[in-house]
Amino acid sequence: MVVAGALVANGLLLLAQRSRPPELAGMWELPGGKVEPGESPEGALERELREELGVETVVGQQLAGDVDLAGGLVLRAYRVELMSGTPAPLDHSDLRWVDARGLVGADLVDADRAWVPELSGMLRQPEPS
Ligand SMILES: Nc1nc2c([nH]c(=O)n2[C@H]2C[C@H](O)[C@@H](COP(=O)(O)OP(=O)(O)OP(=O)(O)O)O2)c(=O)[nH]1
Repeated sequence: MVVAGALVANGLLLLAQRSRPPELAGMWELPGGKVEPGESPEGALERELREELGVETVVGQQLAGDVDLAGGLVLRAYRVELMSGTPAPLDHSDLRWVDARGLVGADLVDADRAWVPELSGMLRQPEPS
């Protein structure tokens, strides 16, 4: 299983830009990674976010719908609360905080697209013009 975190603060969602593999490099994802043997999904996500972003988090509710990845892996996303630290791109090319419009316009990895409607609803909406 692969676990990914939706970190929302002040109506903005943290997206991380993949640096590898070549076919995914440059695309944006929810930070996370593979669950190791003996770990719970929540424990794995807290470890991954500590390693990749340098932050302490508490994992909350699952987003709706697990996603099947190539190779038989399953991708699951959770809401995540930031407890301490400021996210830094320790394992990614870049980080970006997006509102609903930024999320819809982001070059997301395909597997994460199903969560866009649910995530958009948690985010700041663009000002009417
Ligand atoms: N972390 C993460 N991986 C995703 C997402 N969407 C998606 O298809 N993936 C895929 C890309 C990778 O094939 C796999 C996770 O790999 P990873 O590289 O993030 O995990 P990791 O740090 O534990 O793995 P590794 O590179 O050390 O082997 O899941 C997502 O939103 N977040």
